[in-house]
Amino acid sequence: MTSTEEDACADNNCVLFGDDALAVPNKAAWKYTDNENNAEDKTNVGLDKNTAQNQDTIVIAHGNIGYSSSVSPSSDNDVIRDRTVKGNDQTSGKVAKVSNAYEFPPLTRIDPGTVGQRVDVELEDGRFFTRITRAVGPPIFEIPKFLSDEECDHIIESAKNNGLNVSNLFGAEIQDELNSDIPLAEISRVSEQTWLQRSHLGEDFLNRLHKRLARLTELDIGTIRRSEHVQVVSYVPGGHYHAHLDSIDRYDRPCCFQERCDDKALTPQWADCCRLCRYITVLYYLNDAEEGGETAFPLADASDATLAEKFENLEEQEWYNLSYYCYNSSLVVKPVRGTAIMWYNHLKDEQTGYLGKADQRSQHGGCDLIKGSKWIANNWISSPSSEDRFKPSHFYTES
Ligand SMILES: O=C(O)CCC(=O)C(=O)O
Ligand SMILES: [Fe+2]
Repeated sequence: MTSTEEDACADNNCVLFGDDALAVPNKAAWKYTDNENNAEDKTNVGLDKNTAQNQDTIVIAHGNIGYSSSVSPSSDNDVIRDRTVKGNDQTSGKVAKVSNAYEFPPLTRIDPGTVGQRVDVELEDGRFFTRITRAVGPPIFEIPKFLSDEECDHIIESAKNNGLNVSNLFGAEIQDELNSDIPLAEISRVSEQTWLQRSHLGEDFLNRLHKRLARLTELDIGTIRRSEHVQVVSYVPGGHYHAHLDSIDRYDRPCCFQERCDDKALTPQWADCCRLCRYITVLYYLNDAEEGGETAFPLADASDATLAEKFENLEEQEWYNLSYYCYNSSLVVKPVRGTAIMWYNHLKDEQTGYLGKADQRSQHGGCDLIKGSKWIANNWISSPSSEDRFKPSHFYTES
């Protein structure tokens, strides 16, 4: 082995394999799990140099030198996602998964300029859309005609076909509250919702939407694809969603949206133990609400002093109760079919370039619908913190 190869291994980009140094990009990100989902301490996992080109046979080197085993996929279905391969570990005989996760690139953030600023952006080749700044802290943009009438109808129809359920809030039994004599205005969320995956919306539809979103957010297409599925929400008169954050800092949770929690006992309320890490919300209005149903941002562009005041004696102020205080909000957006609004739920961590703290000024919600119906869809763009940037996304599973 040459000293160059030794140097290459020293910077963590290769695996010593006998006398050979195998080039392994992002070696730290390789992970080996057996069929019982135990992560094993086989840190030297890499591509077989003979098959490195097509990346479908994985070599597991047990220690720096010595023996190896390989995991080869038995069918195309065993190449799962994010360069994960499932197959038989020829040494242990176990079914194993070996993955070198996708690496999320650092975040971009669009400069909002000043309130009212209009910028024409080419979101499809030759097709320009207007991006209007509605707030700067956090940046909140409105994009009229982001979806065509046909696209809005397609999303509504897909949601109806899939069936909607009473929207829940983690930790709150909304259905019990709806069955009780608590006034509707005191219930934080009154709506129905469903999740639409690739199979519901269709491959072509989603690919086109993802490309438009990548251009709108100026994030790479991989980040968009690895984000959450589309959530459709429907309100009838009296329906609303009091002000909330779409994503919160929960540093007791060990990871961002990307991995599932294996220990359900520790997380009785949640299917996942990761926090949500929704960097951006893109909300689409799928129809015109006849009356009411605005989206309100009570703290948009609030000064530091106002922000501090708003959280003093919260129970007395109740600004978050949009059934009562919708029109006290600093920004109120009227639902217009096809319009998208987009905002940042988190700051960007300037040191790492990845997800920073949740931004309280992104508090928002849906005001009471007075007349007609209101259909919206949420497209949450998930992004990891710097430590989580190599982890595969558990939303990127469906082919
Ligand atoms: O209905 C709206 O306008 C807001 C909905 C919302 O904030 C949500 O679904 O998270
Ligand atoms: Fe929300």
